[in-house]
Amino acid sequence: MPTMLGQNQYGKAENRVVRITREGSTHHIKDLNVSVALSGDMEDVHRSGSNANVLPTDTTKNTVFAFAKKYGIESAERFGIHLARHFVTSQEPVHRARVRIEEYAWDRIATSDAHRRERGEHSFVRRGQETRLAQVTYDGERWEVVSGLKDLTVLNSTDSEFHGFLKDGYTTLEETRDRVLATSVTARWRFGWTGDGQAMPDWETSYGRTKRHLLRAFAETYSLSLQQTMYRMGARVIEHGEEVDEVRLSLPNSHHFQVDLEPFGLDNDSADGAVYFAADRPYGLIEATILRDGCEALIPADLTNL
Ligand SMILES: O=c1[nH]c(=O)c2[nH]c(=O)[nH]c2[nH]1
Repeated sequence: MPTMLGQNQYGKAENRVVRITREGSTHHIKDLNVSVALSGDMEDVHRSGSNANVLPTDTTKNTVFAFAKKYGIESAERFGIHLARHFVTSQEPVHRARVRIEEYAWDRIATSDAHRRERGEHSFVRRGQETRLAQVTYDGERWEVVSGLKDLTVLNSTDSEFHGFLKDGYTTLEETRDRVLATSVTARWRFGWTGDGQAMPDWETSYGRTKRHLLRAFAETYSLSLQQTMYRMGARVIEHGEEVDEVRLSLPNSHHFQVDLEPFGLDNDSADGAVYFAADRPYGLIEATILRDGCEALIPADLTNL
């Protein structure tokens, strides 16, 4: 049966590119998800398998990261224009390039004046609301209230190290004195209030305060591991909220890999901003319960069961 090739396109989809620029100790972040689709003289690769007209999707990925370094990301549109023009004008068989971009906005986490003065501004929370959670249980005598949140995405562009860890024959991770630390906070906290004539907490005030302390502890802890940062987050909630007895935290370590752009003659360590590949999986998953002294752990370890 005679057949015809209809519309076709190809390229690397969902390149998660993060560019961090540094003005002294004030950092700025651009966070994009870039998908490239090329089309043109592609009869042969579909019909005979000849790749003579095929610029590899891997190359389109490298180009996205290299251009982020080379031209910066002033706006998603301008970045897309640079890329699309490059593919169409540099490769004769490529006649059309479509570049789709999602941009994620980040706001600064408010830190103390002293922290800002001494450490600068390098902590961000992704724009868009987290989801607030509440679970209330009553058995006719006692109340148990557990509040929480999920999808609170945060990032520190410096003041994070990871070294001195165990090494065995399978360890390849390099020690680092300066890395990006990013996570999406899932948290539950249990109130000491059980009824019994105790004054009921002001749930609204408590939620706002707890979220603020989670953010502040993330931003203001000079981190030697995500475990240490996590413990400070839980401890700070308990220290500043007398109504909370227990905090359970589940924190994915959202790895940001600094891209090696040496093969393209670009120094990705230079002062004018570094480009990272934000991997979505696999991720480290760091979890713990932090308790007020003498209190019992009642929040289940597996938060999917809550
Ligand atoms: O903060 C971290 N904690 C770890 O346990 C760990 N493991 C790893 O590979 N990277 C990191 N980072």
